[in-house]
Amino acid sequence: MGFIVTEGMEFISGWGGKWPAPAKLNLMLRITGRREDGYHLLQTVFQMLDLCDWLAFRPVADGSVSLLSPIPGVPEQEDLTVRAANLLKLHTGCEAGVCIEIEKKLPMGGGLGGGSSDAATTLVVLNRLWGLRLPKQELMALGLRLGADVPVFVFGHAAWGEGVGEELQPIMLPEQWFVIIKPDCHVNTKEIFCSEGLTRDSKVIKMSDFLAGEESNDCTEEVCKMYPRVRDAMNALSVYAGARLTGTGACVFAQFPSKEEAEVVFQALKNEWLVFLAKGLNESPLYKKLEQE
Ligand SMILES: C[C@@](CO)(OP(=O)(O)O)[C@H](O)COP(=O)(O)OP(=O)(O)OC[C@H]1O[C@@H](n2ccc(N)nc2=O)[C@H](O)[C@@H]1O
Ligand SMILES: Nc1ncnc2c1ncn2[C@@H]1O[C@H](COP(=O)(O)OP(=O)(O)O)[C@@H](O)[C@H]1O
Repeated sequence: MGFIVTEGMEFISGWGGKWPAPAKLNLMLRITGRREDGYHLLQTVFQMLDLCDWLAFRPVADGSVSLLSPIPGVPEQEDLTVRAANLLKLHTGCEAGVCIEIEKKLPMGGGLGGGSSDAATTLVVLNRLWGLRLPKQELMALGLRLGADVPVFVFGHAAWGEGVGEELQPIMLPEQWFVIIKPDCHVNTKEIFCSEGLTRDSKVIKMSDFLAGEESNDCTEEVCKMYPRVRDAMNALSVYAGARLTGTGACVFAQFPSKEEAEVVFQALKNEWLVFLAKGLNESPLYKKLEQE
């Protein structure tokens, strides 16, 4: 069941070839309060991974936005890539159209931010393809309307995040290797944020506290209580290294200084769990590719 990151396969010949939509991990997640609209105030650290969905964009003449093959279980018009493209059209009055192909590699509902990253890649690439020239800050604000995790992928760099995750400062982190287990359950983000027992009053800390080792995730206890398979995955990974939850789960991860050390753990777990081996990145591969265009 293991999954080693490989390059995406060639598929449709869209504009610029295929574009990466990287996963993220929350290396820490503190809930420090709640806004009047119910959204939670967070302190978090995002790092991208070299594990990506791949998207292709083919211009179409009739002004429509469509998917070549919708993701099973996600209606076409609700897909975050379609919503991102339509939002960009509405915001700018752009009359161009696009057909989008998604090569889905990231597990859904795992806290790796795949849907949000797909949306961000769509905003960034269509901004270029359609010649819209919106500044990054404006794209991030548009992205926030699609989900709290979208801005960091538009930002495109490892980040210290506050607010609901949209107040971002770049951070340089060691680019370590991660073993990530995706337990066979789908954690509902909203359900976790609504749960009574959730810690919502963590002390506000500084970036230096995180760098000194403060790496907790305030959702861990509630998620493990509500989803026993997440607890099982934490226990399985804890045999080898410190296991942490990303976002509201369901994925749990452990970090290793070298690929070799991570590989040993990956091999030990891969028969029993859906497990990924990935490298942490400070710079999003999306912007690396954009620079090459
Ligand atoms: C917790 C985080 C941390 O990175 O990640 P995930 O575990 O989802 O990846 C994110 O903030 C999730 O972002 P995202 O997955 O985009 O969530 P959204 O669609 O914006 O929100 C889903 C629901 O969660 C609640 N929500 C979300 C974010 C937040 N800061 N406070 C909240 O209370 C709201 O009830 C909202 O309706
Ligand atoms: N392009 C997309 N990829 C993944 N999920 C999508 C997409 N568009 C809409 N969704 C919806 O968003 C939900 C959350 O997806 P995802 O970002 O993968 O999880 P998470 O936020 O936990 O990392 C999915 O269960 C799905 O219903």
